[in-house]
Amino acid sequence: MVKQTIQIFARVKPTKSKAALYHIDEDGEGSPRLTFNIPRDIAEGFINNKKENFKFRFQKVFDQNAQQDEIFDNVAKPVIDNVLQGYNGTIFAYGQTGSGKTFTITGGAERYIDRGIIPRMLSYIFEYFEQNSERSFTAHISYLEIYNDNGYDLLDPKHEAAKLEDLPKVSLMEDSDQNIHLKNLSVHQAANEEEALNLLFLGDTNRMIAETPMNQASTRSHCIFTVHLTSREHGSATIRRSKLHLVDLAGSERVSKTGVNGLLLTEAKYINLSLHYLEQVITSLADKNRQHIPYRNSMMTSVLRDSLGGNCMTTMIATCAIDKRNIEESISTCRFAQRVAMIKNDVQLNEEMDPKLLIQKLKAEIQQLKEELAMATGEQRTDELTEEDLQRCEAAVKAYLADTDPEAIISVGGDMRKIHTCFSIMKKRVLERPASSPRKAPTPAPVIPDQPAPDIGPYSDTENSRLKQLVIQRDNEINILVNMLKKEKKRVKDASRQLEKLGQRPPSSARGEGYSESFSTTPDTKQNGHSSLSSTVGSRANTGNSDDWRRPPSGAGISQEKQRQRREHDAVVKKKILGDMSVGRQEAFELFRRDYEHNDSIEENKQVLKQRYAEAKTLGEKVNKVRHNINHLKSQIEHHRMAIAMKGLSESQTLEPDEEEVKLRHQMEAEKNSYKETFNRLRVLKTEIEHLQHLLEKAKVKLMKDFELWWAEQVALSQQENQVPGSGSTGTVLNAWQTPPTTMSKGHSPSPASDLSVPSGGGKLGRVRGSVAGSIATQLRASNSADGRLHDDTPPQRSSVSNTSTRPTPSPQGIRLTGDPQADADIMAFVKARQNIIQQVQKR
Ligand SMILES: Nc1ncnc2c1ncn2[C@@H]1O[C@H](COP(=O)(O)OP(=O)(O)OP(=O)(O)O)[C@@H](O)[C@H]1O
Repeated sequence: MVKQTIQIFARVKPTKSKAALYHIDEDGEGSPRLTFNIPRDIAEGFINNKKENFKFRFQKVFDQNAQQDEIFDNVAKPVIDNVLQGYNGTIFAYGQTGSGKTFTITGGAERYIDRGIIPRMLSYIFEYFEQNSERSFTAHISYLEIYNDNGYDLLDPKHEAAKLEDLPKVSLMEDSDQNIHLKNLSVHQAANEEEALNLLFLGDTNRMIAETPMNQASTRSHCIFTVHLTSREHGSATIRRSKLHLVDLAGSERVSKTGVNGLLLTEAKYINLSLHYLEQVITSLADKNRQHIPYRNSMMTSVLRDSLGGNCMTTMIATCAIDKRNIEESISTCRFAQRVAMIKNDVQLNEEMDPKLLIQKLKAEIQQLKEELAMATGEQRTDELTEEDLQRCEAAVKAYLADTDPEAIISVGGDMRKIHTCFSIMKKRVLERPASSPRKAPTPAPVIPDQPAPDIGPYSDTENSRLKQLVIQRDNEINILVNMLKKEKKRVKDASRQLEKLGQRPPSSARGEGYSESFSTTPDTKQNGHSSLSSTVGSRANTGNSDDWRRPPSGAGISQEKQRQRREHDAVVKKKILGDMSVGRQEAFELFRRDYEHNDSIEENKQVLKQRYAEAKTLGEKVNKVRHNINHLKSQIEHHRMAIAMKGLSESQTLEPDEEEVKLRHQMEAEKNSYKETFNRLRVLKTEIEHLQHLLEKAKVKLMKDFELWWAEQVALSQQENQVPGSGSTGTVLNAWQTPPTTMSKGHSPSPASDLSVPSGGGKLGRVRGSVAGSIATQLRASNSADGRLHDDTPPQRSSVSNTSTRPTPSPQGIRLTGDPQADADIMAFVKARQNIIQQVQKR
């Protein structure tokens, strides 16, 4: 058992703020240190008017420009390496909302390069499995979300979760040894990286779909992605089992600061409570005199029990946002990290015997002990041997007789029954042997002068006739071979003549050997898997369908069946989120989508995906070409060798490879290297394509969710308007969207309902809604006033407006959207233009 303290790292989230409120340096002992420099004004306002510098020591501090691969190499790899050896590991991210926990653990939602620890870890472990074939590995995956102290299974295969409560609920169970078990949490085997990534994507999608305005999952819940590994050396009965938890905790900000109320407050309390319990556990663990560690207070601490003070190598990443308003929370995060760093875990290798093999081994041991006991006490067993025992004796005798070693022994233990059985088997064999007939004197062989007479022993008649038969057989074989060679020689001659006619150089006469050896490692032994990859990539790229990002191409290496499943899944997700959209709502959706704040990154990803498809197509073609070249060279070498063999028959040449063959072999070696290299690049590209597709799918789900939230807000607003006596619908609309944005600046939160987001950093929901909503709302409301059809969820608006000064020109009643996108766009543009004129008039 090894004692190891929890490792702590800090990561500073990039900020646009120029104020240098922190710096990174080393303390007197050379340990990396993060220092917050608080100007007095903030210090007085928030923290402690006496102190201006807060210093925290970490294993390493990652500054704003740290890339995801750097985090992976420094933070995650050491833990994963240990997990692969059979130790448990946990990596958890702690920090306030928006400080980059999800970005670090799972990855950014926009770029492939931003993928986080989980997808990188999956690539890493499956590559490790491939490279360490002396052990066999299996990986199982589970993905748990804890929200309001309830657990939910994110890998629900039914894909039908519309809200968190639809997901299977996971509960805690404790066995008599006080081990925690998670009831109802599904665990899925992943045979390769692709399957594992699909599980991650499924969990992420479920996580996103299950978000509701009241539950922005990643902000208000804890997520634990776990890989369960088992490994065994081939032929060994010892199994190693280890677990790796990757934990994305809920935002750590304090309730008082979040300014939430109602249901949100309840949630915030739960979150704070569970983080508070986490803190309690950590404080208790750090206190040497504490007997009781309050793990059971919350589900999260119960699940992470081993990771905190137990049998686990644990690492924490403290994520810090360092702009002015977040500095206080970042200091609390670092304080928390310092306490965590005091915890010592007892780490041990999780090795055990395979239960089945263990039972077998114990049975054999019992048997042996019984026999030894019988020998020692002189009490011989008299019961019959079992069929299995008899077979074992039979096999032992057979092996003994077959062993040419004169020292060989037969070992059946001390059981006299078995010893007797072995003797009787041997006796039976001796008696069964045909009595050998007296050997006749051999016919003397003709003596060749100057040669010693061959030492021919006496042979029986039967043996003589057998040998004669053999000679005849061999004669026949030789004749056949000579005929074949003649035919081949003729073919080569014909071919040479033809080549000469065509002006090409006939294959030179030389010979070589060992080509079959060199082919044993040619890539086309793996041809099946490879060609399917390259050809699928090619065909996918040919379809070139990636323009329509709403139906992202399913891509390289993905079977049609999988594509179909994906489409079905998409349809279910869309239906769950948007239901059966009315025409008006669909139009609103289209508008919302057009001006969506994340459109740039979506477009960018579409472009990157397109490029990757093109690259994959080129690489796929190259792989096919190189494979073709290899096959061609292979047959060239074969023919060449055949020709040499023909010549060799008549001219008795040496077996050394000639210049021509050496040249061909070199060429083939180069092609094989090129094949391997191209194929590896294609494989990496395939992972990237899959990831990009997932990002696009995620963006799609997010767009739909954002639209749904925005739509709900619009409905709520309209209802409010209609409840205000004397308020004209259009007039109220204009009040609500007093300054309808003309440009779509990100981060503008147009509606009061967006206060649902946590102020510090905005939370997921805060980030979700941009001013796009405002802009579209304006357009839609304008068009609503023009066309009541858009109000499918909203109660009809009043036509009479009390405040005539704010009332626009009466809506052009009777204008209907046509269904023709161009005509509809014109109508909308007209309505919008009119709205603008009204606003200008109002301003004057
Ligand atoms: N190191 C970083 N580099 C670039 N972008 C980042 C980084 N860290 C965070 N972000 C971005 O900041 C935003 C918030 O990050 P993220 O969602 O990871 O925060 P979080 O701590 O998980 O918040 P929550 O508690 O709400 O889940 C995201 O848009 C993310 O892409």
